[in-house]
Amino acid sequence: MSKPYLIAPSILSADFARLGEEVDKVLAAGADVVHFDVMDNHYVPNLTFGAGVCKALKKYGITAPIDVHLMVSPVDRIIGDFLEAGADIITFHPEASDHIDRSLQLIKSGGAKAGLVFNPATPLHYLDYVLDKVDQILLMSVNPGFGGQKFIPMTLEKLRQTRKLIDDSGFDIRLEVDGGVSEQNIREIAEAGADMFVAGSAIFGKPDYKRVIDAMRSELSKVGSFSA
Ligand SMILES: O=C(CO)[C@H](O)[C@H](O)COP(=O)(O)O
Repeated sequence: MSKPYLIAPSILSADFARLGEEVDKVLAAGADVVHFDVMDNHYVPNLTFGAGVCKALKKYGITAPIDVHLMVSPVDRIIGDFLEAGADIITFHPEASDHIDRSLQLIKSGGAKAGLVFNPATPLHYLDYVLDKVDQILLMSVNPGFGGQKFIPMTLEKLRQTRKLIDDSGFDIRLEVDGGVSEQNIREIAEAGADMFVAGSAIFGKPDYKRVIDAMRSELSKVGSFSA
C-alpha cells in the first residue's frame, strides 16, 4: 500500500527561543508534520521539552499534525499529558513500556494515532502481537538522544524488512525513519521502504528551509525510476 511521502522536521534542531516562528516557517516551506522529540534524561541521556510546549504550539495556532516521539521511561504516565496537549501521533519505545498493549490502547483511546519506535539494535519482534494496533512504526537510524548524528547504514536493511512486514500484513501503517536523514540520502531511504522522514539538522541547520524541503521532494520524486 503506497502512501504519499511525509516530511517531518524535528524541532529538536530549531531555535527554541523562537519556536512558534520556526514551526510556522518550516510549515510554510512545505513540511507536512511537526516532529516533537521528548527526552527525559533517563531513557536517553538528554533532556528536551514536555507536553506544555506541545500545548503552547497548538495554542499558538499550529494546525499541522504534531508527531510526538517519546524517549521516556516509564511511558504511560506522560501519555495523558500529551493527549490533553493535542498531540496527533504518539510513539514510544516498546522496551521502555511495562505494558506495550496498554500503552497503545491509552494513546488510541485518547484519539491519537499510536506507534512503536525501534532503536537501530532493537528487534522487531515487539510487533508480533500488536501489529494490528499500530498506526505507525518509527525506525531510528541513529541511537536516540541527540540530533546531528550520522545515518547508520545497516538500518536500510531493517527498513526493507519492516516494509515487507507491513505489506504482508495488509495493515495501514506508516513507516517513519528518524536520524541523519538529508537531501543526500532520502531517496535511498525511501527506496528501502520509508514513507515518512524526520529531519532535524538537515533542515533547521540550513538557512533556507524551503530549498532543503524542495530538494528532498525532488529526490523522492525519483524513487522507483531507473538510474543510469
Ligand atoms: O530523535 C532524534 C534523536 O533521538 C532526532 O529526531 C533525530 O536524531 C533527528 O535529528 P537529525 O535529523 O539531526 O539526525
